[in-house]
Formats: sequence, structure tokens, C-alpha cells
Amino acid sequence: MASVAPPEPLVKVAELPGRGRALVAARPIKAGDVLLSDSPVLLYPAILPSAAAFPFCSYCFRSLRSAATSSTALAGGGPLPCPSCVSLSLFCSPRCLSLAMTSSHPSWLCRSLLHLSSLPADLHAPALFLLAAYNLAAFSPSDFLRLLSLEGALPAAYEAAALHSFVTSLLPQPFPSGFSPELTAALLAKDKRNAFGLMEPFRVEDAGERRVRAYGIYPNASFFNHDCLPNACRFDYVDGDGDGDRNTDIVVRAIHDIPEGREVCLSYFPVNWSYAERQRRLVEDYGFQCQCDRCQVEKNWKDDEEVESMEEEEGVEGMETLEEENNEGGDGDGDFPHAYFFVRYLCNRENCGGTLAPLPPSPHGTLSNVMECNVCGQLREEGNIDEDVAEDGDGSMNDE
Ligand SMILES: C[S@@+](CC[C@H](N)C(=O)[O-])C[C@H]1O[C@@H](n2cnc3c(N)ncnc32)[C@H](O)[C@@H]1O
Repeated sequence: MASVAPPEPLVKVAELPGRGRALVAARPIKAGDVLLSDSPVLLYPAILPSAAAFPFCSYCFRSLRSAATSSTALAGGGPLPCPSCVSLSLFCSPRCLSLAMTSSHPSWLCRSLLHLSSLPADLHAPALFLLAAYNLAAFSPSDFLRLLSLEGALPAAYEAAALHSFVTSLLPQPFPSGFSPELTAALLAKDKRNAFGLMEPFRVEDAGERRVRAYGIYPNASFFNHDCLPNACRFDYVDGDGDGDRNTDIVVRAIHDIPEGREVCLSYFPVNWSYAERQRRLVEDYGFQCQCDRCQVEKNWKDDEEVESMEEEEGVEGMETLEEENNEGGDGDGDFPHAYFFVRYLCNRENCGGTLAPLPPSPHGTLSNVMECNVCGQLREEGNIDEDVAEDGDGSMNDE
């Protein structure tokens, strides 16, 4: 039987001066194209499920509320507590409980969770990461090596030292000799630079303060560099019913057309953050100063009020020029590289701040005219967005 050649990848890894490894378009990319679908090598809860506003399954990370109505959960059964750490870890089904026992939730790690409350709350997430990472070293050494191969410089020594002594006191004794303070520091650095947050469900009343449910290390998606005007964005469907164990995969889609050879970037945080907030986060957590086109323009602005007034001045006529630039794959090197981006690709839902990308093209290559928000999940027809732009006429960031 003739074999079917796998589709050519749309992105490839390249080394770029001053930016390290990056993903660039291997051929012309269309708006909505799926650039990457990636499974995590490591997942860990940001908080214990018992402390979460939306309790979740400690194995598949689905919300227990949505699991109760999904076909993956046992009919009529409530969440199953872990027999050892009881309400600290909950599972949506006997299958998840049983899989966890032989992978992410061995008895030593389970016992360790009982000691977490002795740590300050801000150290819970890094401690949960270290427990999961040390477990990965035993459970899947090849995935552990992939984690170590990711980018990341060492964080402040005191944090690593304190966490190292806490976590190693919980490891099964004697633990392998390689688990040194240096390894703990290196692991924490990989986490800080590369972890993707899987968020709790969006609610308008949270006023943009949505909490992270879990973090995942995605070895291929980790090669995406940051841009404050990204040309791709990532989606997750953790609470989705489909694809069995692959509900924690992330999918990266193109926001608009991207020419061959152009770097493909994500934004590491919501695109509506101010210049100061973006720079602070990038320096503190990612160790670089952003020099993107948008930052080059905004660094000369005095404050956020100026951002609004300048966008108001731009108006609809300016949009046409910006749209042309954008469709030509230009980097938007005019005065307002981002005004068009905001009206077109920033979700208009109150307190959302998500980015819109078209749904993937059909199997026959027909492009979709439906845009999906990567935060609240809203679907909008492109025609409606055009109407909103025409009605508002001011190109401002918010629909208010
Ligand atoms: C998730 S990694 C991205 C892949 C990374 N470049 C590598 O070589 O593996 C994040 C790190 O990439 C680098 N990086 C990301 N975006 C950048 C940008 N716009 N300019 C310079 N460096 C960037 C920073 O070192 C950042 O901490």
C-alpha cells in the first residue's frame, strides 16, 4: 500500500542573532493555519485542586464541573479523592486516578503534598513544579532531558536553595546523587522561561484576573519567541470533551498571513498590557528588553492616556493603510503599528484581553471567516468585526 507523506511542517527552528532559537515560516502561511500542536512533557498544578475556585482533576486537569457533564466521567459519580492525600488531589474518573498512580502521582509525591502548607503560598507553584520535575526524572528520563535542553538562565540563588532543601527533604531516600542545588536552580529557570499557563475558565466578573489552573512545559512550542504584536497565538481546550488524553495539548494558529522566512512569534501575555508592564515582565521573567516595532513606538509615549488619544486620532481612514501594511506581511512600521491589530485581533468582550485568530482552513484549504478568541472562546464572523470597526470609527482598544 502506498504510504502517505506527512504534511510539510509550516514552521522550522532557526537560530536568530540576539534571539536564540526561533520558529520561522518554512513556507507561506495562511491566516488560521495550524502551525503546531504540541503535547506537554510535564504538567503540574499551579495550586492544589482543593484551593482552586474551579476544582480540577489532578491527572487530566479538566474542571471537575465540566467533567461531571462530559462523557469521560463516570455517570453519576462525583470527583474521586486520592486515597492517600484525600482532598488535596481529586480525580474525575477511576481511569485518571489509576493512570496518575503510575505516573504523575506516585505515593512519595502524594505524601509530599501534605507538607506544602508549611511553605509560603507564593512558593507552592515552584515547589509543585520541582516535585513534578524530579518525578519526571524517574518516570520519563528522556522527557526530563528535553526539559533540561530548554532555554533558561539561573534564578536568584536564595529561592533555589530554600526550595531545594524543602523538596529534597520530601524525596524518597536515598535519592539519586544528581539532585543537587544546581540542578534545582537550573530546573526552576527552565520553568520560569518556558511554562505555559492553562487558565481557569473565563468569567467577566474576574475583571481580567483569571487564575492559572496548571502549568505545562511544551518542548516544541517553547521555541516561539515573543513579540508585542504577535502573528500567531495559542489555544488550549483543557475542558474539551474530545481527544481523550490530549486535552492538555496546545494549538498555535496564525493570526494573519505570514510570508515564508518571517519569524513567527507569540505574545507571552495579553496584548493589551501597557509598555511599562510588558517591559517589566520581559526583563524580570524572560531576561530581555523587547525591541519590537510596537515597543520602538511606545517607548516615546508618556503614559497610557497618550496611547488612547493617539489611537483616537488614527480613526478609520488610517485603518485602510494599516490593513494594507498588514496584508502585505509588513511589520507595521508606520506610526501606529498596532492600531489595526487592536481593532482586528483584540477580543471586544469586557475584561477578556484575548487575541482572535481565524478557525483553521477546511481540509480542502478553504479559509474560515470565523475568528476565535484564545481566552474566552468567543466566535465572531469577520464581517461583524468589519461592521464594528466602521461603527466605532475610532480604532480604540476597547468597545466601551
Ligand atoms: C520560550 S524561550 C523562546 C526560545 C528561545 N529563544 C530559545 O533559544 O530556546 C524564551 C526566551 O527566548 C528569548 N526571547 C524570546 N523572545 C525574544 C525577543 N523578542 N527578543 C530577544 N530574545 C527573546 C529570551 O531569552 C526568552 O527568555
